[in-house]
Amino acid sequence: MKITKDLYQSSLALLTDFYQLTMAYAYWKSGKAEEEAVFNLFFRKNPFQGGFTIAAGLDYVIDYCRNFHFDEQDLSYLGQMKGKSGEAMFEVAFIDYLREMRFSCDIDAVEEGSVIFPNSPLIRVKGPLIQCQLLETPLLNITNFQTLIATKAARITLAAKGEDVLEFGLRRAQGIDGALAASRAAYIGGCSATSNVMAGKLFGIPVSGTHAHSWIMSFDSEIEAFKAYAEALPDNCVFLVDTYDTIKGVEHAIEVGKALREKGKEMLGVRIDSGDLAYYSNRARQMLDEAGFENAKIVASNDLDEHIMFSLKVQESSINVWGVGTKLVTAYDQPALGAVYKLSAIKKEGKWIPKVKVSQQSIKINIPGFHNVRRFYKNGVANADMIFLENGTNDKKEFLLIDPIDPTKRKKVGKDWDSEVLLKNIFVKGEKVYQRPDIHTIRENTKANLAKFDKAHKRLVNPHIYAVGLEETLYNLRTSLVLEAKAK
Ligand SMILES: Nc1ncnc2c1ncn2[C@@H]1O[C@H](COP(=O)(O)OP(=O)(O)OP(=O)(O)O)[C@@H](O)[C@H]1O
Ligand SMILES: O=P(O)(O)OC[C@H]1O[C@H](OP(=O)(O)OP(=O)(O)O)[C@H](O)[C@@H]1O
Ligand SMILES: O=C(O)c1cccnc1
Repeated sequence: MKITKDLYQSSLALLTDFYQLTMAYAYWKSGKAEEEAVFNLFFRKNPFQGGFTIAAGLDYVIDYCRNFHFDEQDLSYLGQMKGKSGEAMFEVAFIDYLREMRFSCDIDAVEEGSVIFPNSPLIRVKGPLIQCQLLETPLLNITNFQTLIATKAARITLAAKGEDVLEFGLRRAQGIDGALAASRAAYIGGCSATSNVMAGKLFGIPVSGTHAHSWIMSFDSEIEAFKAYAEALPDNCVFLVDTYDTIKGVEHAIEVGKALREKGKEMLGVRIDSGDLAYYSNRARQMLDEAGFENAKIVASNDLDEHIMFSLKVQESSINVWGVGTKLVTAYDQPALGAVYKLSAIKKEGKWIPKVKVSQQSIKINIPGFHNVRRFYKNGVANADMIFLENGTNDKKEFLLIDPIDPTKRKKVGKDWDSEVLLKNIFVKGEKVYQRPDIHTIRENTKANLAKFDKAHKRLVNPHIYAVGLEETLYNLRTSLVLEAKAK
């Protein structure tokens, strides 16, 4: 997050919606600011019509929370805000209160690179109501985007079936923050490298790149351009072969590849950026093999996404490195994840009171109480996720899971099955207790976590829905709270 801080030259406390501050003020005025509350961040639908989602962004969330404070510039900006009548929007005593505010919440969250599903908490925040509220917007901003891009990258890397995917999105990304966060999330999701040099420097992601058509066009001929490039960068020769005629381009690459070899260097491959990528990659493969360049890679780019890649695999193309930009970093077919952040309990006179927001649409009724998720495995394969009350009866022999939207969908899981709890302690009373894995470990974890799921859930189109249910006690609590609220 260093970059964001450097860019805006201040704390990031004002990176929030104004209504969070109006509520914060009103909580403070009405003496509720320090009441303890629990909020959960979750989403309602897997993106891209897919069957899974990959969590990302926690590292930024941790930095945001650790740095959470209002600096003097923030406070003077808030202090000069005026209401309609011309009077100060916020009393001086409130500005002083914000000056002293320090992050003191408990945060539990699923780790980056975890496979997650709709309705389960991704982040749980417990602490003073005013702090929980102020965190809503930044937590959603960070998590929604990085989770979305990590998921898109995971789909794209699944379509590449183990071959390298290079993220080329910087030039088409949504601004500077969008590009940097996207490069980071794309790596978490499974990309092998980025073209974004600043992301490489900031996050330690491998950086890679070929060359553009402009390089070729700056010379009188393609062969001259390849030769000059080989002279300058003999260890980085991936020749872009489609500026004039792709077949001739491959012939020129082979010629320069042979000269390189005489100097003890090896051409890494060719890149094709237009035309029928199946046809040209197969022709290029045949020509490269016949010339003794069996190890030369064929990189393809040009508006690729997981569906085109899937099709190119079906067509038995010879592409073995995939350059993907626009459709990855802009999450082209679904530009937002839509995660939400809802109050699920509040403490009154020392007792936690679970809360639900009743809605006409049952999908919008949140899950009340202080809850967590347990993932059950059967023979090493993820079988179902159980959302349960942490303070409920959790010593049953077998648990009944009930679908939160359709209560006729039910499933039983045994207490003795292998299982793991997904929300991990990140902060306790504002102190970080979580050891962050490095970005390479997170990327490996994504791969290992996805491998624990049946391929039916990973299909790009019409995936089999993975079971996520409310433990019976929690289901009953939610139902009774909804009925109570409707009777009011
Ligand atoms: N064999 C193929 N099967 C499916 N999709 C393909 C195949 N070959 C290329 N594509 C995709 O089809 C689209 C082609 O778009 P477009 O017609 O703009 O490319 P082009 O003909 O190479 O022109 P340009 O030079 O403007 O990029 C790209 O998204 C590309 O990835
Ligand atoms: O297609 P994407 O997935 O976004 O991948 C990145 C694209 O960016 C470059 O093209 P450039 O900016 O020169 O434009 P072009 O697509 O017209 O070649 C590159 O040659 C790829 O085509
Ligand atoms: O290195 C490349 O080939 C590259 C980088 C950015 C965008 N398109 C291609």
